[in-house]
Amino acid sequence: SSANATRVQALHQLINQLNHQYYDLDEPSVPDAEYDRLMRELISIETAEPALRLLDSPSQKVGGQALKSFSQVTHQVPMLSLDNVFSADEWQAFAKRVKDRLLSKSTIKYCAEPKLDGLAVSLRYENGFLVQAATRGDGAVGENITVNVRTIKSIPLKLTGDNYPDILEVRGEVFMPKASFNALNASALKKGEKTFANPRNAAAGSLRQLDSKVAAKRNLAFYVYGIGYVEQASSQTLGEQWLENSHYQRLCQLKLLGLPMCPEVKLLSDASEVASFYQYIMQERDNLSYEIDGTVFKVDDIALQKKLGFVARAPRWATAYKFPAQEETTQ
Ligand SMILES: NC(=O)n1nc(-c2ccco2)nc1N
Repeated sequence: SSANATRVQALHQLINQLNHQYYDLDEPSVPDAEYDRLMRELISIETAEPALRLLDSPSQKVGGQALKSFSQVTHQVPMLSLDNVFSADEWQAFAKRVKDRLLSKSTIKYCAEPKLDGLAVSLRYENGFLVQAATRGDGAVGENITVNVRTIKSIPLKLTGDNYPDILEVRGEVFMPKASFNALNASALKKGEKTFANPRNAAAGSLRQLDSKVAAKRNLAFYVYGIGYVEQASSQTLGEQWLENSHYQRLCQLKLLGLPMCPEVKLLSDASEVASFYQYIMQERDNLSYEIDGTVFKVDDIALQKKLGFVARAPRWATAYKFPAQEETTQ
């Protein structure tokens, strides 16, 4: 009924505002009982009239029916895993290979990011709505964990504004903040339930819950760190930021769409700043609200990434041994 449709809109606004007050400002403005009453009213209208249950309804954040198993998702753009370096020398060797491969004379800008110790996931937004979330899996095929990811408070069910492509896949890390991890283990101990060894296991265990109501209570968080598949109708015009040839600028664009971005991410003007960023993050590590296991440095220029990406995809086990270039025969 139109009365229900109007009421649903009012409840969306009210509950979203209360969520903002509670989760972002940490200053709840109504007692939990009042919040629960509003949520129950919204869920009952949506149950009575499923057409009124919108993809970005706040009711979707509290989880729904438990699943029996997760379906599989094939990543249109494979989810890469990262090679590691463990010393300044190994870093130098990496940076040298990059420079040599790019035959570049100019300095190469790097985007520096803390390496979050959680679970890599891919989020798929269609017309701005979160329609699918999947684990990395083996990089090509992952598990469909959409119902659990939708309960993560910092992940928008609907992107902000309209400056986004028809289809946008983003990659990022789902993690459990240290405080949530300590609280979860403390309460598990009290209830004689199993505790988790570390926040990474706790995040993985929470995302693998077949009952999304359990996942909804795990206070998981998310930071975006990359882009996967993008598709846009040629007619649609996107803001210039989407055409930016900079990984860092694209992350900032994703932040404008409502996707959380790690506040420590920094654009370095050249490789000489890498060591100081690495030292800075190492000394800050214990003060961060989330666990990390290092730092990540990415060539910021997208065009250069594509070039390097090509070489990286070449088999490491084979090489062509070519004859010297022949003089062009003049016909
Ligand atoms: N774990 C983490 O924080 N990651 N992981 C990547 C990544 C993985 C593949 C490409 O980029 N980037 C960041 N910040």
